[in-house]
Amino acid sequence: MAKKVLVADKIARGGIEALEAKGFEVEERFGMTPEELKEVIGDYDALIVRSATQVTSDVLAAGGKLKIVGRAGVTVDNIDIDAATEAGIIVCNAPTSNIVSTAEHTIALMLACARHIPQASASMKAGKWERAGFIGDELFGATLAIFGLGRIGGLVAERARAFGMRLIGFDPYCRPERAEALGVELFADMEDVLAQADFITVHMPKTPDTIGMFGPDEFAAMKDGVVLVNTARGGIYDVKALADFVAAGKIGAAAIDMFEEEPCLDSPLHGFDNVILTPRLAAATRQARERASVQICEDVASGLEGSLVSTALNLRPVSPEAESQVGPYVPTCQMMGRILAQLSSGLPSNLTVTAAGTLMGADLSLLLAGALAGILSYKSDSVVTPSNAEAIAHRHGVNATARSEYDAHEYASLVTLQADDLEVSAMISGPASHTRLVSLLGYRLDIAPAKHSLVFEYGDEPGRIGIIGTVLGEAGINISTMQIGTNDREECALVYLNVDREVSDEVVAELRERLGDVNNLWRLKL
Ligand SMILES: NC(=O)c1ccc[n+]([C@@H]2O[C@H](COP(=O)([O-])OP(=O)(O)OC[C@H]3O[C@@H](n4cnc5c(N)ncnc54)[C@H](O)[C@@H]3O)[C@@H](O)[C@H]2O)c1
Ligand SMILES: O=C(O)[C@H](O)COP(=O)(O)O
Repeated sequence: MAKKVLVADKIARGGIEALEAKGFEVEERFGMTPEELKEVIGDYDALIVRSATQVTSDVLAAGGKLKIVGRAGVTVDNIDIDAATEAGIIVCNAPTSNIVSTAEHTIALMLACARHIPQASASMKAGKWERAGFIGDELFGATLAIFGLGRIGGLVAERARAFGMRLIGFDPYCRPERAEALGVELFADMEDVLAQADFITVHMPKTPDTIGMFGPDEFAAMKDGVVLVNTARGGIYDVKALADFVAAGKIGAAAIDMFEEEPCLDSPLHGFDNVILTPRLAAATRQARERASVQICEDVASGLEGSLVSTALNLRPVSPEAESQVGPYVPTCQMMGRILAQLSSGLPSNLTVTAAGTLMGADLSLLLAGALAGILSYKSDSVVTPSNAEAIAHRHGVNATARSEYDAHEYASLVTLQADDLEVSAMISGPASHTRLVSLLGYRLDIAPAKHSLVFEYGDEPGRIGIIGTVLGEAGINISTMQIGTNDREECALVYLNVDREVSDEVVAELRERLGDVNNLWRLKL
């Protein structure tokens, strides 16, 4: 059955079409309250939201098969990330989707403030022709202070430099080399920055340090007539104090795009002509919406397919190098984990992941998490994903380790999972990164596992394959691929059969009876 994705806030079509092309069933239902969402979320494998839908702990607890929540944008205040982590649900966002739009909106607000554009437009529309009252200031030569020199702060710096502004900045976590490359003179003391700036813009996250970071003392320390812009988060400027300093004429103009409570229909700033308010529009461009939709839908698809989610917020961060080196093997490890789980009766006491060849020296923690997620998804009643697999394994007393070695035999790279005395190895081949099992329980193989398989281990005698073919044929089951595994002992054989559908208990019983002394017969579902 196709996996189901619920889109609870409107996103651009691009991502939705990509999800549908991959075979996911996408439903769009907007404007739900947390109670309404709680009622329906149990039907879905993934949820995509923007900032309007509240993804509360209750909603997450009701998401019985929910694997991933995607935020088609940057801020995730509306998602209870701790509750998601506890429930093994991945939360991801699209952190770069709207940074250019936000930087451009910041510059637009600075220019609108400096040249009184909204006020002049309103005056003309009121039937007036006033020019003297709207004399503005150039950005050229003015000093811009940027608080927060991350992604958006950096883009604002690049754009402001093109206007010929002098750039100063405050960001305790910014490396001096980055500030230098951006052409920003970095100061360690906020006071020094406040005293010099003609324009101030903030691009910081909302943290205990940044909430209320600009209050009466900071406004008093600024130059007379300063222009303030906030496209970052509500609450960084103390709005009440800001209104007082605007009223007193100390602050020349302000432009605010994000508010502590949204929608913001009234505030102490609403009455001022020289304050521009935009209703969270910094990211609202067609390009950013399209990017956010495509990026988040790609990540949601990866999460549902068991691959790495590079923008996951509740997984440990993965470097691009680690992602490109081991990323393709994460679903492989999950799949091998699922195979071992179905070959054994209980949870292993020890699990070792060994990565060889080109994987030598790589960060293997992702492979370990993938392998554990595969095993535990069959053996634990918790929802298991690579994000919570290690914690759940620890709780179940599984001792899991990963190691790498040079020798990958005849392969470029190879991963082996050993769960107590059961072992499986796989490699990845071809541009589509197909997994091929190359050994199972000590038998050499070369087969791409399918969704449904049967694995037999029996004394190697002629005629047995014929019996299997006959029984399956009589049951109307098609064999799509078959491999006979060999080992050096020769007295036993392992047969791995991919079949086109689930094999019933009756057919398995019939196979056992007709084959006689079968050592093992496993039915696998991947
Ligand atoms: N208006 C919108 O629609 C919109 C859209 C996207 C992002 N945003 C917001 O913009 C802000 C910046 O986003 P980003 O992608 O550039 O984030 P980022 O993480 O790339 O950069 C944030 C920067 O702030 C710095 N910082 C952290 N604490 C600080 C402090 N106390 N003082 C000074 N600097 C501090 C960090 O070192 C970092 O360099 C975020 O708050 C984000 O939520 C708003
Ligand atoms: O946080 C963001 O990404 C922007 O503010 C956009 O929010 P929105 O998706 O609710 O418009």
